Amino acid sequence: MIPVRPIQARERRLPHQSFLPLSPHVLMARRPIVGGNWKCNPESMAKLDGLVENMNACDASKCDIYVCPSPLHVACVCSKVKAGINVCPQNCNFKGCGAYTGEVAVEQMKDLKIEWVLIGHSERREYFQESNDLLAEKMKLILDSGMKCVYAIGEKLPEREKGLESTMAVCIEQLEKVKGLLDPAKVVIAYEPVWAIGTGVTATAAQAQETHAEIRKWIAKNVSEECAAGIRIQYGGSANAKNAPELSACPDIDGFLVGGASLKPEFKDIVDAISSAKSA
Ligand SMILES: O=C(CO)COP(=O)(O)O
Repeated sequence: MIPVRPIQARERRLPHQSFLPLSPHVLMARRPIVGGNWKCNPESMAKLDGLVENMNACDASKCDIYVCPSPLHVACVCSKVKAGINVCPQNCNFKGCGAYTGEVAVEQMKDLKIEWVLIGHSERREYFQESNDLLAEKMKLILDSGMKCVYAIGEKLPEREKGLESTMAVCIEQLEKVKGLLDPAKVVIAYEPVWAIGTGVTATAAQAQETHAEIRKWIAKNVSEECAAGIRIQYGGSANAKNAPELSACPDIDGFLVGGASLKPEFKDIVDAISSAKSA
């Protein structure tokens, strides 16, 4: 089912900056979604409990929340998170179980009642040479197995410096091969400009909003208006408790994929920021 929240009559009259008309057909509010990507952290089991505590402190009543632990910690975190916090591995094998040394298969995730998988993170693309073809294969496998997928995209600094057109050229290239798989009920896009990841340099709210709106526009044209209106797009890249309120106020930002700040208690404040912005 597409995650929707009821539309208040008042919302229909708000000046909406999104390019899409608020026709009854697309009048579907997107439930906020925030993920915490712990990457290859923490270094010890002893520190895991503190991070799980940060997650369990979050209010999941108005927001979907997921956490991406490192593969070794996934099963343990599954047993420790409260109801409403989803565990979302950071990657999956491109095939099922079998002779794939070092990999984790979607069947093994499903066996742990895991529903979400993150793929396409820029660190996977950069350090592990994951191509758009491979990622399309992974997404198909995830969706075919009945699971849901967070798909990360984003440009590097030289492309951003050249402007929106070259930024979008990268995003489009990363979306092209999966466009036939995009489904608001099953896929979330995480727009993470690489230059903003782990740098402390966040995209401005205007930059993030403009890019999210362009991504939605491209989906409207190349998939469908319904898909564009319903699909959730998270922002990632030095998101924190301080910048989350302003970013949350942007109409096309539906949540965050958080790295560094997901290792801190402030993760909860990011969840609160988007939850209150979208239910205001
Ligand atoms: O890569 C990210 C989340 O996947 C973002 O990382 P930071 O929040 O540390 O910039």
